Amino acid sequence: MAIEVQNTLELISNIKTILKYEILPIENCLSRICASQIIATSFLPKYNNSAMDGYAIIYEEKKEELEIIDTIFAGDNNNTLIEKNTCIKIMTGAKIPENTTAIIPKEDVEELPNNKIKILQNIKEFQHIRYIGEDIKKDEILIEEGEEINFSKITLLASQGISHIKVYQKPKIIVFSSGEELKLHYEKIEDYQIYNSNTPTFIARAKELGCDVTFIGQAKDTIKAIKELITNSLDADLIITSGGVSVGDADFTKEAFKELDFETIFDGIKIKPGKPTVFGKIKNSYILNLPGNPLASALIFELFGKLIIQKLLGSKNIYHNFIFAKMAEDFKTKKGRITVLPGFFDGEYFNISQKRSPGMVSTLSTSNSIIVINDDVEKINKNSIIKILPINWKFFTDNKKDFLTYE
Ligand SMILES: Nc1nc2c(c(=O)[nH]1)N[C@H]1C(S)=C(S)[C@@H](COP(=O)(O)OP(=O)(O)OC[C@H]3O[C@@H](n4cnc5c(N)ncnc54)[C@H](O)[C@@H]3O)O[C@H]1N2
Ligand code: MOO
Repeated sequence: MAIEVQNTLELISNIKTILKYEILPIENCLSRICASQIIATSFLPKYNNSAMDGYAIIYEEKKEELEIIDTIFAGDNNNTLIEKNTCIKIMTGAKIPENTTAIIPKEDVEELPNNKIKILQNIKEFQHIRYIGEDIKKDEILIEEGEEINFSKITLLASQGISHIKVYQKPKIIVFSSGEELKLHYEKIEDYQIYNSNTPTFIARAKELGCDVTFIGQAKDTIKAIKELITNSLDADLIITSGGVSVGDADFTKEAFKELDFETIFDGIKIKPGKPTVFGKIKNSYILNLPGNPLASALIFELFGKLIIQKLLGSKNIYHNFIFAKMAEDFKTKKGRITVLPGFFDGEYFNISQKRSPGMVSTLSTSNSIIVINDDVEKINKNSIIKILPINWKFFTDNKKDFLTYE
């Protein structure tokens, strides 16, 4: 029996996962999930240093002519102190003398012929000093367990001299398809046959989402053939298949599951499209059987499959986030079932795709987000505020926009 969308989300957020970890050099950790909390081992900056090329002075002496008594470069271990009516020439990033109370940029002083300087500008006490720990404090949490490693986490790790970290292993995903009418894109087809577009879609999408993906072929429409592919996949964390679950005479996937002691987590979701979605488990492998209809299966994957993958990756972010947008046009629908609608968000307005019949394949290539409308909605007015769920975002556009923020 089909279950409510909220229950589906709840069941997915509660699935038990056996997460395995490995130690990797940080350069190889992009898109991986951190498997332990990372604590800062040192202060950043490690010592008080200069933010400018210039002169370290004692603030009270700003009006005096100051003799240059030393020069400190970044990386020098120089412990000279500033003496009365003197200054020390200093480079950006260099450790400042302990008694420095201001740094004067080079361009704000007049260099006098007698190895002295005169300050030309009004200055503030403590200006241009970068203090120890103002960026990162020793022992502060840098990365939480379950956070994704991206370029900015690599910045943190490298700045601390952390070369290797513990990350979760990529979940192993196995994809296969059933449906004898389907042929792979590199096969020759007859006019009455169909290319299998779902399988390459899931392979690509699971890879994009950070999984280790294996394709093991296409089952013939017999229980035996489907069982063989499933048995061959039981080392996977997740098996993704599509098709063969509705009520047609050639829909054998469910029968095959039954014979392999499939534990059902849910069988059917009260959603449009994609109702005949099945999720369950055989031994330690989860199985997501998506509807055969290409758009239905891709949308269900975005809404639910992606969250299953977030769990299997070890991510702590296992819920959808959304962005408020405005509806581009009036929209009317039949109430009764929660509905997923693909479309395009241009930065302000969301345009529902005109092509959205569940069997279509072209829709998502021109969509960048989805909206999920409640079962009691009959109309959404133009300009009303809606919640969009991004699909796969690199947010650029082919039309030049003024992206500056004004008052
Ligand atoms: N009498 C009923 N018929 C159908 C019902 C129903 O409730 N009663 N539900 C419809 C809905 S909704 C869906 S969705 C489909 C689900 O069917 P299956 O998941 O069993 O999938 P198939 O029957 O194998 O195929 C459906 C459709 O999708 C195409 N397909 C399948 N696999 C792929 C693939 N890998 N790549 C591209 N296209 C694929 C297939 O050719 C069919 O056109 O059932 C409805 N029928
Ligand atoms: O609900 Mo089916 O999954 O429309 O395409």
